[in-house]
Amino acid sequence: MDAHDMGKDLEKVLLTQEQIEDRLTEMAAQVDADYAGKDLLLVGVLRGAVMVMADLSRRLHLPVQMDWMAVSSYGSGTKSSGVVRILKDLDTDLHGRDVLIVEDIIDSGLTLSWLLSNLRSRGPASVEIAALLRKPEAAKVPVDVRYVGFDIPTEFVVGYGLDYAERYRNLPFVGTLAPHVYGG
Ligand SMILES: O=P(O)(O)OC[C@H]1O[C@H](OP(=O)(O)OP(=O)(O)O)[C@H](O)[C@@H]1O
Ligand code: HPA
Ligand SMILES: [Mg+2]
Repeated sequence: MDAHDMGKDLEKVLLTQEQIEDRLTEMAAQVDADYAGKDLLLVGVLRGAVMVMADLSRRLHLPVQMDWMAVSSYGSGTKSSGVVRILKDLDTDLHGRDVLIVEDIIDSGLTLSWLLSNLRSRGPASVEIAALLRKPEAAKVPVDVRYVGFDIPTEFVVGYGLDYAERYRNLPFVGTLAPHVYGG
């Protein structure tokens, strides 16, 4: 693969940069309203949520704190293994805190359902989820999400933080890959 020309690897653009940014502005306004007067902690899930965290948090007017967790359930492939591992834990004590988990995508739901119960066991005042993307038809477990950017079809997507084998995270939009990239 020519790492300098990601365009050749794409099949189609699902969400443009402008669509994503407009939706994040709406989501940020909701978060601002819902957490007014509260001391909100944003928890970003590395590595996929980096772009969403950066662009959502910059649209908030609330003075939030940010912390990061690294979990992995996908490895380098396109299917969830279902086994969630903590690669890096939070540095923040969640006791009594209002926590908003920031994620790029809810696919099978396995990562977030596991993370929700993990964080809820740490004594927070509240834990909610903001996810840019959700694949409703791919859900293996139900996940109660407070803020969703877009519901998308059950297709593997890349860009805006989402990777295939650690590539394409830096695309400024969300798209699908051409079959030749998967070896098709
Ligand atoms: O709903 P699920 O089926 O569990 O899938 C969603 C999770 O999978 C991806 O992360 P991944 O484990 O690939 O790590 P990454 O964020 O570093 O890419 C994505 O960023 C979500 O965290
Ligand atoms: O569609 C996806 N793309 C990239 N990473 C993912 N992790 C879960 N689903 C996806
Ligand atoms: Mg991934």
